[in-house]
Amino acid sequence: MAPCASNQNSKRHVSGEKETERSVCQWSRKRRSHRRPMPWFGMDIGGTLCKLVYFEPKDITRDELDSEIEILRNIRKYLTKHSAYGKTGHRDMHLQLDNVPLRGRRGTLHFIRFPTCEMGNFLALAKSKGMATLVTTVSATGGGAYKFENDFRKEVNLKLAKFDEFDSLISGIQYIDTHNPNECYYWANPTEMEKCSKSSYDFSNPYPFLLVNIGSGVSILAVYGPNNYKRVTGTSIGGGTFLGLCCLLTGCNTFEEAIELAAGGDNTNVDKLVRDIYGGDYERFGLPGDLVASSFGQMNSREKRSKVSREDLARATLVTITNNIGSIARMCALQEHIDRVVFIGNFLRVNPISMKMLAYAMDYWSNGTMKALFLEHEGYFGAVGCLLRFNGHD
Ligand SMILES: Nc1ncnc2c1ncn2[C@@H]1O[C@H](COP(=O)(O)OP(=O)(O)OP(=O)(O)O)[C@@H](O)[C@H]1O
Ligand SMILES: CC(C)(CO)[C@@H](O)C(=O)NCCC(=O)O
Repeated sequence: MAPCASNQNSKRHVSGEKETERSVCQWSRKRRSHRRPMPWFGMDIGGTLCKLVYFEPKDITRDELDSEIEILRNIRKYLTKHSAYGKTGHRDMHLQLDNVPLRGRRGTLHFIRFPTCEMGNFLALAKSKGMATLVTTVSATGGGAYKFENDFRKEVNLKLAKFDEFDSLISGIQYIDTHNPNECYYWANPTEMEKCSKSSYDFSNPYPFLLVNIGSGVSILAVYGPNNYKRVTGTSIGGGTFLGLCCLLTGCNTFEEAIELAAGGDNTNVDKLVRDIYGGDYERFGLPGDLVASSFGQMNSREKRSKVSREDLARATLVTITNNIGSIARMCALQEHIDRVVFIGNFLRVNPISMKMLAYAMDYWSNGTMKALFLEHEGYFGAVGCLLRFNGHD
Protein backbone atom coordinates (compact mmCIF):
# COMPACT_ATOMS: atom_id res chain seq x y z
CA MET A 1 0.00 0.00 0.00
CA ALA A 2 1.22 3.51 -0.69
CA PRO A 3 2.52 5.04 2.54
CA CYS A 4 -0.08 7.23 4.25
CA ALA A 5 -2.26 7.01 1.14
CA SER A 6 -5.42 7.04 3.19
CA ASN A 7 -5.70 10.73 3.87
CA GLN A 8 -3.95 12.20 0.87
CA ASN A 9 -6.85 11.32 -1.35
CA SER A 10 -9.76 11.82 0.99
CA LYS A 11 -11.09 14.81 -0.92
CA ARG A 12 -14.85 14.68 -0.91
CA HIS A 13 -16.71 15.55 -4.10
CA VAL A 14 -20.00 17.08 -3.05
CA SER A 15 -22.47 18.60 -5.45
CA GLY A 16 -22.89 22.28 -4.71
CA GLU A 17 -24.30 25.31 -6.50
CA LYS A 18 -21.83 25.02 -9.40
CA GLU A 19 -22.83 21.41 -9.86
CA THR A 20 -26.53 22.37 -10.06
CA GLU A 21 -25.77 25.07 -12.62
CA ARG A 22 -23.84 22.53 -14.61
CA SER A 23 -26.66 19.98 -14.43
CA VAL A 24 -29.19 22.52 -15.76
CA CYS A 25 -26.81 23.45 -18.52
CA GLN A 26 -26.21 19.80 -19.35
CA TRP A 27 -29.97 19.22 -19.42
CA SER A 28 -30.58 21.97 -21.93
CA ARG A 29 -27.68 20.67 -24.00
CA LYS A 30 -29.08 17.17 -23.78
CA ARG A 31 -32.14 18.30 -25.73
CA ARG A 32 -29.89 19.26 -28.60
CA SER A 33 -27.70 16.20 -28.18
CA HIS A 34 -29.16 14.24 -31.08
CA ARG A 35 -27.03 16.60 -33.12
CA ARG A 36 -23.86 15.34 -31.51
CA PRO A 37 -21.93 13.77 -34.37
CA MET A 38 -21.58 10.00 -34.38
CA PRO A 39 -19.84 7.72 -33.64
CA TRP A 40 -20.41 7.71 -29.87
CA PHE A 41 -17.51 6.10 -28.06
CA GLY A 42 -16.35 6.07 -24.46
CA MET A 43 -12.82 4.88 -23.70
CA ASP A 44 -11.28 3.97 -20.38
CA ILE A 45 -7.55 3.68 -20.98
CA GLY A 46 -6.16 1.88 -17.95
CA GLY A 47 -2.71 0.71 -16.92
CA THR A 48 -3.32 -2.78 -18.37
CA LEU A 49 -6.51 -2.81 -20.44
CA CYS A 50 -8.25 -0.29 -22.64
CA LYS A 51 -12.02 -0.55 -22.47
CA LEU A 52 -14.05 0.82 -25.38
CA VAL A 53 -17.82 1.23 -25.27
CA TYR A 54 -19.60 1.88 -28.55
CA PHE A 55 -23.22 3.02 -28.83
CA GLU A 56 -24.91 1.74 -31.99
CA PRO A 57 -28.12 3.67 -32.61
CA LYS A 58 -31.00 1.37 -33.55
CA ASP A 59 -33.55 4.09 -34.16
CA ILE A 60 -31.91 5.35 -37.35
CA THR A 61 -34.41 6.87 -39.74
CA ARG A 62 -34.29 6.28 -43.50
CA ASP A 63 -33.10 9.89 -43.98
CA GLU A 64 -30.32 9.45 -41.43
CA LEU A 65 -29.23 6.21 -43.04
CA ASP A 66 -29.13 7.83 -46.46
CA SER A 67 -27.09 10.78 -45.21
CA GLU A 68 -24.74 8.70 -43.04
CA ILE A 69 -21.31 9.11 -44.53
CA GLU A 70 -19.63 5.97 -45.78
CA ILE A 71 -16.80 6.02 -43.27
CA LEU A 72 -19.23 6.03 -40.34
CA ARG A 73 -21.26 3.25 -41.86
CA ASN A 74 -18.12 1.17 -42.36
CA ILE A 75 -16.98 1.77 -38.78
CA ARG A 76 -20.42 0.78 -37.47
CA LYS A 77 -20.43 -2.36 -39.60
CA TYR A 78 -16.87 -3.31 -38.66
CA LEU A 79 -17.47 -2.93 -34.93
CA THR A 80 -20.80 -4.71 -34.81
CA LYS A 81 -19.98 -7.61 -37.18
CA HIS A 82 -16.82 -8.79 -35.48
CA SER A 83 -16.17 -10.20 -32.04
CA ALA A 84 -12.38 -10.15 -32.41
CA TYR A 85 -10.30 -7.23 -33.67
CA GLY A 86 -6.77 -8.03 -34.76
CA LYS A 87 -4.95 -10.47 -32.48
CA THR A 88 -5.71 -8.82 -29.16
CA GLY A 89 -9.03 -6.93 -29.34
CA HIS A 90 -12.20 -8.63 -28.07
CA ARG A 91 -15.85 -7.72 -27.96
CA ASP A 92 -17.56 -9.08 -24.85
CA MET A 93 -20.75 -10.09 -26.61
CA HIS A 94 -22.26 -11.58 -23.45
CA LEU A 95 -22.26 -8.09 -21.91
CA GLN A 96 -23.94 -6.31 -24.83
CA LEU A 97 -26.93 -4.18 -23.74
CA ASP A 98 -29.75 -3.90 -26.29
CA ASN A 99 -32.45 -1.28 -26.58
CA VAL A 100 -31.03 1.13 -24.02
CA PRO A 101 -31.70 4.87 -24.05
CA LEU A 102 -28.75 7.19 -24.42
CA ARG A 103 -28.96 10.94 -24.90
CA GLY A 104 -32.44 10.78 -26.38
CA ARG A 105 -31.61 7.90 -28.71
CA ARG A 106 -32.15 4.14 -28.42
CA GLY A 107 -29.61 1.56 -29.35
CA THR A 108 -27.14 -1.11 -28.39
CA LEU A 109 -24.09 -0.71 -26.18
CA HIS A 110 -21.12 -2.81 -27.28
CA PHE A 111 -18.23 -3.63 -24.95
CA ILE A 112 -14.75 -4.01 -26.41
CA ARG A 113 -11.33 -4.38 -24.77
CA PHE A 114 -7.71 -4.63 -25.80
CA PRO A 115 -4.39 -4.41 -23.97
CA THR A 116 -3.28 -0.81 -23.45
CA CYS A 117 0.19 -1.76 -24.71
CA GLU A 118 -1.46 -2.28 -28.13
CA MET A 119 -2.50 1.37 -28.34
CA GLY A 120 -0.15 1.96 -31.31
CA ASN A 121 -1.85 -0.81 -33.30
CA PHE A 122 -5.29 0.40 -32.26
CA LEU A 123 -4.53 3.89 -33.56
CA ALA A 124 -3.19 2.43 -36.81
CA LEU A 125 -6.39 0.38 -37.22
CA ALA A 126 -8.57 3.40 -36.46
CA LYS A 127 -6.63 5.34 -39.08
CA SER A 128 -7.02 2.58 -41.65
CA LYS A 129 -10.81 2.64 -41.08
CA GLY A 130 -10.87 6.30 -41.97
CA MET A 131 -11.21 7.78 -38.46
CA ALA A 132 -8.53 10.37 -39.28
CA THR A 133 -10.76 11.94 -41.90
CA LEU A 134 -13.53 12.57 -39.33
CA VAL A 135 -12.86 15.60 -37.18
CA THR A 136 -14.47 14.41 -34.03
CA THR A 137 -14.08 14.02 -30.30
CA VAL A 138 -14.02 10.84 -28.24
CA SER A 139 -14.73 10.86 -24.52
CA ALA A 140 -11.96 9.22 -22.60
CA THR A 141 -11.00 8.47 -19.03
CA GLY A 142 -8.30 6.59 -17.11
CA GLY A 143 -4.63 7.53 -16.97
CA GLY A 144 -4.21 6.83 -20.69
CA ALA A 145 -6.59 9.66 -21.59
CA TYR A 146 -3.77 11.93 -20.47
CA LYS A 147 -0.84 9.78 -21.53
CA PHE A 148 -2.06 9.16 -25.09
CA GLU A 149 -3.85 12.43 -25.77
CA ASN A 150 -1.20 13.70 -28.22
CA ASP A 151 -1.00 10.35 -30.04
CA PHE A 152 -4.76 10.43 -30.69
CA ARG A 153 -4.51 13.95 -32.10
CA LYS A 154 -1.45 13.24 -34.24
CA GLU A 155 -2.31 9.75 -35.48
CA VAL A 156 -6.07 9.89 -36.03
CA ASN A 157 -7.03 13.53 -35.74
CA LEU A 158 -9.16 12.69 -32.71
CA LYS A 159 -9.62 15.07 -29.82
CA LEU A 160 -10.11 13.49 -26.42
CA ALA A 161 -12.73 14.94 -24.05
CA LYS A 162 -11.15 13.88 -20.76
CA PHE A 163 -13.14 12.89 -17.67
CA ASP A 164 -12.01 11.85 -14.23
CA GLU A 165 -11.84 8.08 -13.83
CA PHE A 166 -13.77 7.93 -10.55
CA ASP A 167 -16.52 10.38 -11.61
CA SER A 168 -16.90 8.19 -14.70
CA LEU A 169 -16.96 4.93 -12.73
CA ILE A 170 -19.78 6.12 -10.50
CA SER A 171 -21.89 7.53 -13.38
CA GLY A 172 -21.37 4.30 -15.31
CA ILE A 173 -22.49 2.14 -12.38
CA GLN A 174 -25.66 4.20 -11.89
CA TYR A 175 -26.54 4.04 -15.58
CA ILE A 176 -25.92 0.33 -16.10
CA ASP A 177 -27.59 -0.67 -12.87
CA THR A 178 -30.67 1.32 -13.95
CA HIS A 179 -30.82 -0.26 -17.40
CA ASN A 180 -29.81 -3.83 -16.65
CA PRO A 181 -32.10 -5.47 -14.08
CA ASN A 182 -29.67 -8.34 -13.47
CA GLU A 183 -26.53 -6.25 -13.07
CA CYS A 184 -25.87 -6.67 -9.36
CA TYR A 185 -25.35 -10.02 -7.66
CA TYR A 186 -23.84 -11.64 -4.59
CA TRP A 187 -22.57 -15.10 -3.72
CA ALA A 188 -25.09 -16.87 -1.49
CA ASN A 189 -23.80 -19.26 1.22
CA PRO A 190 -20.21 -18.00 0.94
CA THR A 191 -19.10 -19.95 4.02
CA GLU A 192 -20.06 -23.30 2.44
CA MET A 193 -18.05 -23.60 -0.78
CA GLU A 194 -20.17 -26.46 -2.26
CA LYS A 195 -23.39 -24.50 -1.74
CA CYS A 196 -21.96 -21.12 -2.74
CA SER A 197 -23.91 -19.79 -5.74
CA LYS A 198 -24.58 -16.58 -7.64
CA SER A 199 -27.80 -14.72 -6.70
CA SER A 200 -29.36 -11.53 -7.99
CA TYR A 201 -29.28 -8.45 -5.71
CA ASP A 202 -31.63 -5.46 -5.83
CA PHE A 203 -29.28 -2.48 -5.88
CA SER A 204 -31.92 0.16 -6.64
CA ASN A 205 -31.16 1.96 -3.33
CA PRO A 206 -27.38 1.84 -3.52
CA TYR A 207 -26.16 4.54 -1.12
CA PRO A 208 -23.94 4.45 0.79
CA PHE A 209 -21.63 1.79 -0.57
CA LEU A 210 -17.92 1.12 -0.63
CA LEU A 211 -16.53 0.69 -4.14
CA VAL A 212 -13.43 -1.45 -4.54
CA ASN A 213 -12.06 -1.14 -8.06
CA ILE A 214 -9.54 -3.91 -8.67
CA GLY A 215 -7.66 -2.99 -11.82
CA SER A 216 -3.87 -2.96 -12.24
CA GLY A 217 -3.86 -1.23 -8.86
CA VAL A 218 -6.75 -0.92 -6.42
CA SER A 219 -8.76 2.19 -5.53
CA ILE A 220 -11.30 2.21 -2.72
CA LEU A 221 -14.05 4.83 -2.76
CA ALA A 222 -16.78 5.57 -0.23
CA VAL A 223 -19.84 6.56 -2.27
CA TYR A 224 -22.54 8.48 -0.37
CA GLY A 225 -24.65 9.74 -3.29
CA PRO A 226 -24.57 10.25 -7.07
CA ASN A 227 -22.20 13.23 -6.81
CA ASN A 228 -20.78 12.64 -3.39
CA TYR A 229 -17.85 10.34 -2.84
CA LYS A 230 -14.28 10.23 -1.60
CA ARG A 231 -11.28 8.05 -2.37
CA VAL A 232 -10.61 6.39 0.98
CA THR A 233 -7.37 4.68 0.02
CA GLY A 234 -5.69 2.48 -2.53
CA THR A 235 -3.15 -0.30 -2.79
CA SER A 236 -0.58 -1.06 -5.44
CA ILE A 237 -1.08 -4.78 -4.73
CA GLY A 238 -3.81 -5.45 -7.27
CA GLY A 239 -4.64 -7.24 -10.51
CA GLY A 240 -1.37 -6.19 -12.10
CA THR A 241 0.52 -7.69 -9.17
CA PHE A 242 -1.34 -10.99 -9.51
CA LEU A 243 -0.62 -11.25 -13.21
CA GLY A 244 2.99 -10.05 -12.90
CA LEU A 245 3.87 -12.42 -10.06
CA CYS A 246 2.05 -15.32 -11.68
CA CYS A 247 3.97 -14.85 -14.94
CA LEU A 248 7.24 -14.75 -12.97
CA LEU A 249 6.45 -17.80 -10.84
CA THR A 250 4.76 -20.09 -13.35
CA GLY A 251 5.97 -18.91 -16.76
CA CYS A 252 2.38 -18.32 -17.88
CA ASN A 253 1.68 -15.52 -20.35
CA THR A 254 -1.94 -14.50 -20.07
CA PHE A 255 -4.49 -13.68 -17.40
CA GLU A 256 -6.75 -16.49 -18.61
CA GLU A 257 -3.86 -18.98 -18.30
CA ALA A 258 -3.04 -17.69 -14.82
CA ILE A 259 -6.65 -18.14 -13.66
CA GLU A 260 -6.84 -21.62 -15.20
CA LEU A 261 -3.65 -22.66 -13.42
CA ALA A 262 -4.96 -21.24 -10.13
CA ALA A 263 -8.21 -23.19 -10.50
CA GLY A 264 -6.24 -26.46 -10.49
CA GLY A 265 -3.86 -25.60 -7.64
CA ASP A 266 -3.73 -25.85 -3.85
CA ASN A 267 -2.35 -22.86 -1.95
CA THR A 268 -1.86 -24.89 1.23
CA ASN A 269 1.25 -26.43 -0.39
CA VAL A 270 2.72 -22.93 -0.58
CA ASP A 271 1.29 -20.95 2.34
CA LYS A 272 1.93 -21.56 6.03
CA LEU A 273 -1.41 -22.03 7.81
CA VAL A 274 -2.30 -21.35 11.44
CA ARG A 275 -2.41 -25.16 11.97
CA ASP A 276 1.14 -25.48 10.55
CA ILE A 277 2.19 -23.23 13.42
CA TYR A 278 -0.29 -24.15 16.21
CA GLY A 279 -1.10 -27.73 15.24
CA GLY A 280 -4.78 -26.62 15.17
CA ASP A 281 -6.84 -23.49 15.82
CA TYR A 282 -5.55 -20.49 17.75
CA GLU A 283 -8.79 -20.42 19.71
CA ARG A 284 -8.17 -17.52 22.05
CA PHE A 285 -8.15 -15.01 19.19
CA GLY A 286 -10.53 -16.87 16.90
CA LEU A 287 -7.98 -17.89 14.29
CA PRO A 288 -9.06 -21.18 12.66
CA GLY A 289 -6.36 -23.74 11.81
CA ASP A 290 -7.02 -23.52 8.07
CA LEU A 291 -6.48 -19.75 7.99
CA VAL A 292 -3.38 -18.62 6.09
CA ALA A 293 -0.94 -17.41 8.73
CA SER A 294 1.83 -16.58 6.29
CA SER A 295 1.37 -16.28 2.53
CA PHE A 296 4.12 -18.24 0.72
CA GLY A 297 5.40 -19.10 4.20
CA GLN A 298 6.43 -22.66 3.21
CA MET A 299 8.57 -21.56 0.29
CA ASN A 300 11.66 -20.96 2.40
CA SER A 301 12.08 -24.76 2.48
CA ARG A 302 14.05 -26.23 -0.44
CA GLU A 303 12.22 -29.54 -0.01
CA LYS A 304 8.76 -27.93 -0.13
CA ARG A 305 9.80 -25.86 -3.14
CA SER A 306 10.81 -29.00 -5.00
CA LYS A 307 7.31 -30.47 -4.55
CA VAL A 308 5.24 -27.46 -5.42
CA SER A 309 3.44 -27.23 -8.79
CA ARG A 310 2.83 -24.26 -11.10
CA GLU A 311 -0.86 -24.62 -10.27
CA ASP A 312 -0.16 -24.37 -6.52
CA LEU A 313 1.96 -21.25 -7.06
CA ALA A 314 -0.73 -19.61 -9.19
CA ARG A 315 -3.39 -20.43 -6.59
CA ALA A 316 -1.25 -19.07 -3.74
CA THR A 317 -0.64 -15.86 -5.68
CA LEU A 318 -4.36 -15.44 -6.31
CA VAL A 319 -5.23 -16.15 -2.69
CA THR A 320 -2.56 -13.77 -1.37
CA ILE A 321 -3.65 -10.83 -3.53
CA THR A 322 -7.37 -11.44 -3.00
CA ASN A 323 -7.13 -11.81 0.78
CA ASN A 324 -5.05 -8.67 1.07
CA ILE A 325 -7.60 -6.66 -0.92
CA GLY A 326 -10.48 -8.17 1.09
CA SER A 327 -8.79 -7.26 4.35
CA ILE A 328 -8.14 -3.63 3.33
CA ALA A 329 -11.71 -3.33 1.99
CA ARG A 330 -13.15 -4.62 5.27
CA MET A 331 -11.13 -2.13 7.31
CA CYS A 332 -12.28 0.73 5.06
CA ALA A 333 -15.92 -0.38 5.37
CA LEU A 334 -15.56 -0.43 9.17
CA GLN A 335 -13.93 2.98 9.23
CA GLU A 336 -16.61 4.48 6.97
CA HIS A 337 -19.52 2.67 8.72
CA ILE A 338 -20.65 1.18 5.41
CA ASP A 339 -21.92 -2.39 5.18
CA ARG A 340 -22.22 -2.99 1.42
CA VAL A 341 -18.98 -3.42 -0.47
CA VAL A 342 -19.13 -3.48 -4.27
CA PHE A 343 -16.14 -5.13 -5.97
CA ILE A 344 -15.47 -4.26 -9.62
CA GLY A 345 -12.54 -4.20 -12.07
CA ASN A 346 -11.21 -6.67 -14.60
CA PHE A 347 -9.27 -8.64 -11.98
CA LEU A 348 -12.65 -10.28 -11.29
CA ARG A 349 -13.12 -11.24 -14.98
CA VAL A 350 -13.52 -15.02 -15.35
CA ASN A 351 -12.41 -15.22 -11.73
CA PRO A 352 -15.08 -16.79 -9.49
CA ILE A 353 -12.38 -18.02 -7.08
CA SER A 354 -11.56 -14.47 -5.98
CA MET A 355 -15.20 -13.39 -5.89
CA LYS A 356 -16.15 -16.30 -3.63
CA MET A 357 -13.15 -15.63 -1.41
CA LEU A 358 -14.09 -11.95 -1.08
CA ALA A 359 -17.71 -12.89 -0.34
CA TYR A 360 -16.51 -15.36 2.30
CA ALA A 361 -14.04 -12.94 3.89
CA MET A 362 -16.57 -10.09 4.13
CA ASP A 363 -19.19 -12.36 5.64
CA TYR A 364 -16.96 -14.34 8.00
CA TRP A 365 -14.84 -11.54 9.45
CA SER A 366 -17.82 -9.18 9.93
CA ASN A 367 -19.97 -11.89 11.57
CA GLY A 368 -22.43 -11.53 8.72
CA THR A 369 -22.85 -7.75 9.00
CA MET A 370 -21.09 -6.85 5.72
CA LYS A 371 -22.05 -7.95 2.25
CA ALA A 372 -19.85 -8.29 -0.82
CA LEU A 373 -21.62 -7.33 -4.05
CA PHE A 374 -20.49 -7.74 -7.66
CA LEU A 375 -21.53 -6.21 -10.99
CA GLU A 376 -21.73 -8.04 -14.33
CA HIS A 377 -20.02 -5.30 -16.38
CA GLU A 378 -17.10 -5.45 -13.93
CA GLY A 379 -14.44 -3.51 -15.88
CA TYR A 380 -16.55 -1.29 -18.16
CA PHE A 381 -18.14 1.32 -15.89
CA GLY A 382 -15.50 4.00 -16.47
CA ALA A 383 -15.91 3.78 -20.25
CA VAL A 384 -19.71 3.95 -20.00
CA GLY A 385 -19.58 6.81 -17.48
CA CYS A 386 -17.34 9.01 -19.61
CA LEU A 387 -19.53 8.38 -22.66
CA LEU A 388 -22.54 9.61 -20.64
CA ARG A 389 -20.71 12.63 -19.30
CA PHE A 390 -19.71 13.91 -22.73
CA ASN A 391 -22.14 16.63 -23.80
CA GLY A 392 -20.86 16.68 -27.36
CA HIS A 393 -19.76 20.29 -27.26
CA ASP A 394 -16.24 20.09 -25.84
N1 LIG B 1 -7.26 -10.22 -20.89
C1 LIG B 1 -6.62 -9.66 -19.85
N2 LIG B 1 -5.35 -9.19 -20.00
C2 LIG B 1 -4.70 -8.63 -18.97
N3 LIG B 1 -5.20 -8.52 -17.72
C3 LIG B 1 -6.47 -8.97 -17.52
C4 LIG B 1 -7.22 -9.55 -18.57
N4 LIG B 1 -8.43 -9.89 -18.07
C5 LIG B 1 -8.45 -9.55 -16.79
N5 LIG B 1 -7.26 -8.99 -16.41
C6 LIG B 1 -6.95 -8.51 -15.06
O1 LIG B 1 -7.51 -7.22 -14.97
C7 LIG B 1 -6.54 -6.27 -14.52
C8 LIG B 1 -6.79 -4.93 -15.17
O2 LIG B 1 -8.06 -4.51 -14.77
P1 LIG B 1 -8.74 -3.16 -15.28
O3 LIG B 1 -8.90 -3.19 -16.74
O4 LIG B 1 -9.98 -2.98 -14.46
O5 LIG B 1 -7.64 -2.12 -14.82
P2 LIG B 1 -6.84 -0.95 -15.57
O6 LIG B 1 -7.84 0.10 -15.92
O7 LIG B 1 -6.04 -1.51 -16.67
O8 LIG B 1 -5.88 -0.47 -14.39
P3 LIG B 1 -5.81 0.92 -13.58
O9 LIG B 1 -7.25 1.31 -13.29
O10 LIG B 1 -5.07 0.58 -12.35
O11 LIG B 1 -5.17 1.87 -14.51
C9 LIG B 1 -5.21 -6.90 -14.88
O12 LIG B 1 -4.19 -6.45 -14.03
C10 LIG B 1 -5.49 -8.39 -14.70
O13 LIG B 1 -5.36 -8.77 -13.35
C1 LIG C 1 -3.32 4.92 -10.16
C2 LIG C 1 -4.72 4.34 -10.31
C3 LIG C 1 -5.73 5.31 -9.68
C4 LIG C 1 -5.01 4.26 -11.82
O1 LIG C 1 -6.30 3.77 -12.06
C5 LIG C 1 -4.85 2.92 -9.69
O2 LIG C 1 -3.96 2.05 -10.32
C6 LIG C 1 -4.59 2.89 -8.17
O3 LIG C 1 -5.42 3.32 -7.43
N1 LIG C 1 -3.44 2.35 -7.73
C7 LIG C 1 -3.11 2.25 -6.31
C8 LIG C 1 -2.34 3.46 -5.83
C9 LIG C 1 -2.27 3.55 -4.31
O4 LIG C 1 -1.40 2.89 -3.72
O5 LIG C 1 -3.13 4.19 -3.70
